[in-house]
Amino acid sequence: GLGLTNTKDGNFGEWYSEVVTNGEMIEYYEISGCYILRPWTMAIWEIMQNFFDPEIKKMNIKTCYFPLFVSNNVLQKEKDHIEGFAPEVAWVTRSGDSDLEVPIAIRPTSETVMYPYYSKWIRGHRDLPLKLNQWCNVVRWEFSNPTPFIRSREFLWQEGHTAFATKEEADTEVLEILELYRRLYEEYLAVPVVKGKKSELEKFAGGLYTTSVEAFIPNTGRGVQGATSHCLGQNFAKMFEINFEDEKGEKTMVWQNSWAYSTRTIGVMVMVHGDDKGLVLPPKVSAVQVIVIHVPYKDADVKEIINACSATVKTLCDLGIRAEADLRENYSPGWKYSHWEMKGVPLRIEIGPKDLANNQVRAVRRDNGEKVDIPMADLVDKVKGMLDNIQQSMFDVAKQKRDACIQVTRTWDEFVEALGQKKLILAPWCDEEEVEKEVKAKTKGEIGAAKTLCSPFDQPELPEGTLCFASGKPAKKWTYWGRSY
Ligand SMILES: O=C1CCCN[C@@H]1CCCn1cnc2ccccc2c1=O
Repeated sequence: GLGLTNTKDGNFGEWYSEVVTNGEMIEYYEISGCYILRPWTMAIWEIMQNFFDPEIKKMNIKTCYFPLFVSNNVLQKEKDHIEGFAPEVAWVTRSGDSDLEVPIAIRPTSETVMYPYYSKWIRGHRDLPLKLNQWCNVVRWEFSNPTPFIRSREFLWQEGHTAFATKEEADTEVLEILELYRRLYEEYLAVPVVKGKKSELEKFAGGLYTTSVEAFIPNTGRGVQGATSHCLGQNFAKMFEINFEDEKGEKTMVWQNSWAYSTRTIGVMVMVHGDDKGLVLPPKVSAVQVIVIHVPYKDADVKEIINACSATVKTLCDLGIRAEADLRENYSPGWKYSHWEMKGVPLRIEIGPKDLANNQVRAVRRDNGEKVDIPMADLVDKVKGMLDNIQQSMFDVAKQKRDACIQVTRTWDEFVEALGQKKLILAPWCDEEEVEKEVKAKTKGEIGAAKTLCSPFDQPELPEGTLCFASGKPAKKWTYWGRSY
């Protein structure tokens, strides 16, 4: 039948898999960890891209495209950080029935692909800043349980790679990009995120520091890294000899950033907003914002009703609202209601003989099921208002739910208890890596260990004498902890 066989609270993993499939976002593919992204997904991806790309273009970041393939020696160049990732690198070893002389890697990320050419292109300070971004796929042959959008062996992302003459310029851009990521989540996906800095242990090992937007899934009590913006310092400049002659003729290494968001964003949105009837899409990112359905009645003039539906769609489309009509004869209104609810369309408009007679339509909100009768004359204003209200309300509800999961803990016992209650933990920490490793070791279990998610830029008051929840040493910063994806 049309309905889901799993509930969100009953079996989250199965529920999620059903929702992305029945919502026609994903089709499972014959190769494990790979998924088919159907139009319902790509429409969301494109809407996000149509926000993000113009924003980075305003920052004079240009689009490029580098090859998918990475030579072995250049990949090994950044040995210190690559070793941790080596098992995830996919290799091409043959073409046709003959082996390749030297295996070629498929890009898991493009630092090593791009930076030899950054070295070639950057000579003088007039070549700076060099700011490029590419929209592409990357491959990471992970073995931990694959999850559509959240953890897949191939995914789509944008990766920005920028080089500056000074650290100040790099530091500034890191935060400008992070703000765009916050806007993507909070203004488009209606998902609340925390901006913060990763710990030394959790940061990108090849960089200087990592900032991120962190989301949280109340149902599983897991944090999820939403997007990252790294300052690489001069580490890669040193490795790849990317330097320039400054005004004084001194040879200086560039300061670099790299930053990305991926199709993981879409999975986070599904997990946060979905319910037991399927997807619930924020209007801003839904391919169809309003679906108009005719309700035929035994001897009523169905043609007149259908005409009213088509006219309603046209009126809404003419004002920039993404509206469609489902006038299929061979499906009942009830079937259509379930179908479009499963796909998460934010607003349904029903038009039957009674509505026609009263010169009104019946609007039904997907997020909270509220039904409203709207006079035809007020249609556009009311619908625009409802869509804006749905967008804001979805964010507010998600934020309220996320905030309800936040638990401040000051002792180890409180921490362990909160972890068991699937909380997003905010705790004072001494900022010592050994302590972080110990927390990981002590909380290790079937469902994963607790880790630091980020230290929020927006730090609560840390009174003198506050002690670290884990070590009892003087606390240095408030940090979010939790299990994660
Ligand atoms: O996050 C970003 C933002 C975009 C550009 N890359 C950085 C850092 C990527 C870190 N990373 C992540 N998985 C990997 C997997 C295999 C090899 C290398 C890597 C690797 O370097």
